Amino acid sequence: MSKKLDGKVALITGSGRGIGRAIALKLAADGARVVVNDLDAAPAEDVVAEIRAAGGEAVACIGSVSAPDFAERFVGTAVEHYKGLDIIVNNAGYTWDNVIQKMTDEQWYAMLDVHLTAPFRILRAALPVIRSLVKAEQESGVRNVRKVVNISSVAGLFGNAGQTNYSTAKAGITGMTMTLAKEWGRLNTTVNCVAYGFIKTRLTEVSADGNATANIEGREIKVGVNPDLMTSLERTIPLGRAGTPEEAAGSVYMFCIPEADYVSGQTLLCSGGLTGI
Ligand SMILES: NC(=O)c1ccc[n+]([C@@H]2O[C@H](COP(=O)([O-])OP(=O)(O)OC[C@H]3O[C@@H](n4cnc5c(N)ncnc54)[C@H](O)[C@@H]3O)[C@@H](O)[C@H]2O)c1
Ligand SMILES: CC(C)C1=CC=C(C(=O)O)[C@@H](O)[C@H]1O
Repeated sequence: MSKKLDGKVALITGSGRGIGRAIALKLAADGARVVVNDLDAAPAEDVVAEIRAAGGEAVACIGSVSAPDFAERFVGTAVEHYKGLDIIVNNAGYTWDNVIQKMTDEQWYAMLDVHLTAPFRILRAALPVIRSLVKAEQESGVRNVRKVVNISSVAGLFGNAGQTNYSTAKAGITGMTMTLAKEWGRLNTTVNCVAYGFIKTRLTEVSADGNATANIEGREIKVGVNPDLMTSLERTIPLGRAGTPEEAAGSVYMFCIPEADYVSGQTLLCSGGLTGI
């Protein structure tokens, strides 16, 4: 039986864990060939192995999306391995919080780099490839709608105390989404965004004392939310709980399937009904 994403080539940043991993598995299960990226090699290779074990196709492209040469390498991996590029999901990211008076320039730029500059560079690097693929498709009468899905947050839509850097970057990606939807319509490419509320991943998972850290790009960054805060946050969500990575992946999938071919420039809130924080 044919699948909705059969043969599509999907590039997903930060897909070694959490939401990105769930997106990679979901798109691959529906026939997409996936370029799995992560900073950390081991989880990325595990996702590739999981996709292959299920009969799908995937290849890893390890490294930080913030590295200046990353975008060309990422797009090049798709072209080299699969000779195509149909879906790009700009998902990689993390939070590095502080109130503005304590926030360093390093913290500020780290968030802009990973959530805003990296998607910009990836999409800029993808453009010539997409243009030549579209030209060939038009010449042979093939209709193909490409998809870009960027990832934002309730923090980008409504603000969140302690996240000036992150919320600014996540608000910025919604602007990039609307502008590229206008620039890339002529390339038969839709550009949309999913803004998440609270999804249970390493970023938000309950940490017993609220002091868990992860090594991200060589820095020990605080991750997780303390249990009391998580309980009170969950009470504010109309559905009464945080979402799962699989539920989060569903919203990205919705933009990728043919039923959404005429939807572009939109930001979809995937938050269990939460409409502010
Ligand atoms: N979890 C939530 O509640 C939530 C809410 C709103 C938005 N988001 C966004 O969703 C996206 C995914 O987050 P998650 O919750 O799955 O987090 P996660 O920590 O579980 O997974 C993120 C993955 O991205 C990778 N990554 C981080 N920086 C990277 C870099 N510079 N280059 C390549 N890979 C990098 C990490 O190694 C990790 O594997 C992020 O953009 C995040 O801001 C998450
Ligand atoms: C409020 C806190 C738990 C929070 C808000 C927004 C997030 C996001 O990723 O968009 C979370 O990581 C978290 O910091």
